[in-house]
Amino acid sequence: MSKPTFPAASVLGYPRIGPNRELKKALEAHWARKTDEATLHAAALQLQKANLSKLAALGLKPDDASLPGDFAYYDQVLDATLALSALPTRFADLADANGAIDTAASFILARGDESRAPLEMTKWFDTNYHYLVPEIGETTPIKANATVLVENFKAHAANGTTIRPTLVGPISYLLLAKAEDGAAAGFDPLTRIDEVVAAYAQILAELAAAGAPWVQLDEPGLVTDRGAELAVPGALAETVYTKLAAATERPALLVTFGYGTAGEPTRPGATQGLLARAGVEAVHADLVRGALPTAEFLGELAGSTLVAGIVDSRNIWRNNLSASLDILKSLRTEVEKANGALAVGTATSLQHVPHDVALEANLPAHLPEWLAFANQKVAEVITLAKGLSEGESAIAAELSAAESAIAHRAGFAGTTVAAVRERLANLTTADFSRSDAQTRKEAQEAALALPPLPTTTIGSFPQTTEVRTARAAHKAGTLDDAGYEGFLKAEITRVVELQEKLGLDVLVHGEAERNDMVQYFAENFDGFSETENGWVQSYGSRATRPSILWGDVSRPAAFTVPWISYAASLTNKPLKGMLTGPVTILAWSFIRDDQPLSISANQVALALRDEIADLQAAGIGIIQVDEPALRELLPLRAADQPKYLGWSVDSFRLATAGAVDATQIHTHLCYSEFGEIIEAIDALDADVTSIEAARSRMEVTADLTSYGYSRGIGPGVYDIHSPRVPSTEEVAELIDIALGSLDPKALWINPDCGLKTRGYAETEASLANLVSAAVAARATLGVAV
Ligand code: MET
Ligand SMILES: [Zn+2]
Repeated sequence: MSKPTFPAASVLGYPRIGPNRELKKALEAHWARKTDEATLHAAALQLQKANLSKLAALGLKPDDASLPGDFAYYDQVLDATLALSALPTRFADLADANGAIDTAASFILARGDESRAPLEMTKWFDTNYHYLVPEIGETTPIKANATVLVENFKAHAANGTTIRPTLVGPISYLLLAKAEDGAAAGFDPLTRIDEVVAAYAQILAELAAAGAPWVQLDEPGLVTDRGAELAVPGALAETVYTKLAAATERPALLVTFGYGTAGEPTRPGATQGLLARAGVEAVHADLVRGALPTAEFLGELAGSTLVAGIVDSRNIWRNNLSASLDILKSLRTEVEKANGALAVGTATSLQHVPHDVALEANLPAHLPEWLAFANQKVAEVITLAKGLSEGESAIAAELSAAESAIAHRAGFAGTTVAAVRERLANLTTADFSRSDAQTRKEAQEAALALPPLPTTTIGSFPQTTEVRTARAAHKAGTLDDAGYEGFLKAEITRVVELQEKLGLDVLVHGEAERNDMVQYFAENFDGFSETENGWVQSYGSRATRPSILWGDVSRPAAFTVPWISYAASLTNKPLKGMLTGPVTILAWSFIRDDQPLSISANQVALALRDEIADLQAAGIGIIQVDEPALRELLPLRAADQPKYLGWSVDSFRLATAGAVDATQIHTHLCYSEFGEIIEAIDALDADVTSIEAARSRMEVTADLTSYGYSRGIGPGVYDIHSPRVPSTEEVAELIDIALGSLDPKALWINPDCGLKTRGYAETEASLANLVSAAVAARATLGVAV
């Protein structure tokens, strides 16, 4: 029997947040108890219908499973947890008599309640999307619950739309899980695979019974090193999909592999061939981040469809259609030799890009035609599929429009700026190094005269409604420059006075002028632009608006100096200037696809180096360069990591190495497990590193010390993610733990991260306790320091 052919054009998924952040608004109104659950469900259904009709209007067929059914209220991994009824023990009481979890209960898993912490949230592969980590132990229930998926399929079918239900695949689900607290040491969630596969088989059967012709299972876990071990012949991927394919009552299966090359990197296409032979009807390959499947493996397609993920879904650039078409045509030749078919798709779900360029009225004139957001990308997929089936002449207009936009972009004045290029070309190794740490330390001690265990904060102070209102009014033009400056100065004065009152040793200006630690820099650098509606879901109801890096970067004028030096003028204590580092600026922006990221990083570094020189000239003796995203961009494969760490560390050093010995350079890291990048943290060569540590109870301090890190370190002594005020005793305890592995002369006392999401009441109380714990610890150390 021949296999059904997958639709010629499709996308792996679509943004869920809504063009006007409808999902955010519906969720937050419901959580604030302003709407009931029926209203929330109705809003979600309406948003899905609007998205699906948009996709159909763009040209995806509504009746052949071309349309992705990937809606999630909060997160696609949470939805898989719900479909498996896989409730960790601490949430067990939320299950109904069948073990199932309803919407209200699912929000408790996502957000916690008075008595329990939510599921942990962590980065989805190397993206800025965060998923809720499944917690699987030996006895966590695993029981199919297809109701939500089936009801959703039926609701759209009743509307004449055949969606393709989409679920995280069984192997990736368990790879993304962590062992539930209380599981035996070393317990591996993957040991539960047989039960998970049985549940998936049942879900597939129920979807088939409801009439779903295709279901999509996402297996991005197989693009990692661990996944590669599972994707060799005879290993888990083959067993699992042989089992799933063997079921008689099931829809046809599309298995996708976004975010890289599935399986062994040197054998691109091998995993797809393996699954096709196991009986899977359609297999996907990411042709943007992943390698092109080779003819050898395409020959093993066994009559399946290869869905070519040729349209980039992680970035916002217009596709080079003629180059893509050439690739697709050669792939098709190989695929057809194996009796397979070729379909066109995206590299991953489009959830990582904003909805529509047409919603941007205020981009600089040159930019819109270079860009493709989700809707433009859908059109590109459809165009490529049409070109493939009907020939180039059928898409002649689209090919020439893409070609002229790409030529315009390449030749545009700001794309390549001679002065920036020249500055980069003339760099020497000396530009990346400061003098030795000991010399710097002596110069800084003389200049700063700090007490032992100096106390400080990470930079931002609470962003109150007044701050946000004033910034918005200034942007809208209803508050003039003078009025805004007066407002900010008053805010800075308040923050400095508060820090004096609390007795902190190194003060900050509070960052009230910054809407966002990256966007503020993008706004002040040439080469970046900002969108108005370019929202991308970060987690749950939260969305960010990444800036677009499109040209060579430079800094026209000093921009942080006026605020920071104003703050410094108000105090006799040292005032620490705050900047965002090159890697973080790039990680949280849409980046250029026409040059290596390392080059952009050095351009941003030079712009920051100019700002640091100006801060220093204005008398600022301590400058912090934040790199919270250093770990985030770490490549998924170990083999690719050293190169990344090399250029990312270099860019930090280039930004900071212009500082004189007496200027103390700090960095700040958060959001991650640092174990894998300790060596890189040391290589940043910052004089002081503040690092998130409270939740792991100072684990990183011991790791850094045993690595040989010997400069200043400020492990966070309290978690700023909740309004809870830590007691002096708690802070003292963490200081004690840190002192257990550290030279007391190296230890700084600070919170885990910035305070901008906190309120003033808890901030004041927490910082007061931080200071008293530090003062007490200092007394205990006595003259020993
Ligand atoms: C996510 S890291 C934040 C660092 C920044 N300086 C702040 O205090 O907000
Ligand atoms: Zn932070």
